Amino acid sequence: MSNKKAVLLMSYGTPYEISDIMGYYTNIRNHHEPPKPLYDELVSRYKAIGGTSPLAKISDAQAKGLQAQLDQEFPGEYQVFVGYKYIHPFIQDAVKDILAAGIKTIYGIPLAPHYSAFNTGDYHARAKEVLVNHGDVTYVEAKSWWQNDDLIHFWSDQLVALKPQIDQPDTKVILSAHSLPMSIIDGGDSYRDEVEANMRTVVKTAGLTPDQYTIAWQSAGRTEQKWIGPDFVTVAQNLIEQDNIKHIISASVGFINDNLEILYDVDIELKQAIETKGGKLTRLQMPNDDPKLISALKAEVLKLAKA
Ligand SMILES: CC1=C(CCC(=O)O)c2cc3nc(cc4[nH]c(cc5[nH]c(cc1n2)c(C)c5CCC(=O)O)c(CCC(=O)O)c4C)C(CCC(=O)O)=C3C
Ligand SMILES: [Fe+2]
Repeated sequence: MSNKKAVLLMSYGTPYEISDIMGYYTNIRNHHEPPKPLYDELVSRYKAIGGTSPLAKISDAQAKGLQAQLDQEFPGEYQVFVGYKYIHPFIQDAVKDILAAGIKTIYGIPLAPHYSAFNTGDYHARAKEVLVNHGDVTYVEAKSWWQNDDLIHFWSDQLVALKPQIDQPDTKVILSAHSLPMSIIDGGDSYRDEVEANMRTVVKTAGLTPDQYTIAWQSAGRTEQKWIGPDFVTVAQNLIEQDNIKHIISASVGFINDNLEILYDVDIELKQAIETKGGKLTRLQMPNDDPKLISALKAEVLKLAKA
């Protein structure tokens, strides 16, 4: 029995090496192996960003940063664990480690600030399935935390710093987030509404006027289904071709980390699409292990501890 509380940080996870990609992708596809062309295409995207994504190291740094901030303020009270949905250490294994340590209170926080039953809701479900026969363990979950002031300011401060450029008539900010199949949104999922509310809060905090920004979606799957749109590549190219825009400022507020969707979909794909049309791309920095992000996570832990 321990008075310690566990903080469980949960995310998608990323392959550690190329040889992990098949198992990882199979898990994402609900335990169905991907067809060879899809697999090859994913491998080529990871290879294009250097073989693997920095995401695993960043998640570790976030966990260490949070542990350090909590230890400083509440010595010995918290232990931070990390669990992934699609690769080891799995969320379920992290919860088993927490139980083995004799910890009776768990604060579950997704490393993704917008709630989606499909995504972050499922992280919590995976954690709780391990606790079914552990009535003495309390699991408290963070739903959305994009409203956190430090996180909002992480984005709005960068926009304010770019204000002289944003005020130029040939410049436009594109705010983006990962798309989802429309069938999920039509089923009542709050993800799109949360993301758009987040984007509006960021631009309002930065003092942007409505003509200075637009909202778009990125990284939609290559499937027949309808996904949330418009896609940011199309939006960027239309701005350049039809609206005399020369400079696009990309803010992927849907994510908190440098990952495949940033380093490939923005830094390679979007950039090339913009440059092909004669435009120029500036991408805002991602929070990663910035002190503002760590403070946001700590604030979330303290909120759950008070609840
Ligand atoms: C909403 C959302 C987020 C944001 C919220 C959050 O951050 O949690 C997110 C994040 C991420 N998604 C990631 C990786 C992948 N997602 C895929 C596929 C899919 N994602 C989806 C949704 C999301 N995904 C969906 C609806 C699919 C279709 C799959 C299906 O249901 O059939 C695929 C398969 C190939 C492909 O389609 O590209 C991969 C490799 C990585 C890690 C990247 C790295 O390694 O750096 C991260 C952070
Ligand atoms: Fe994904």
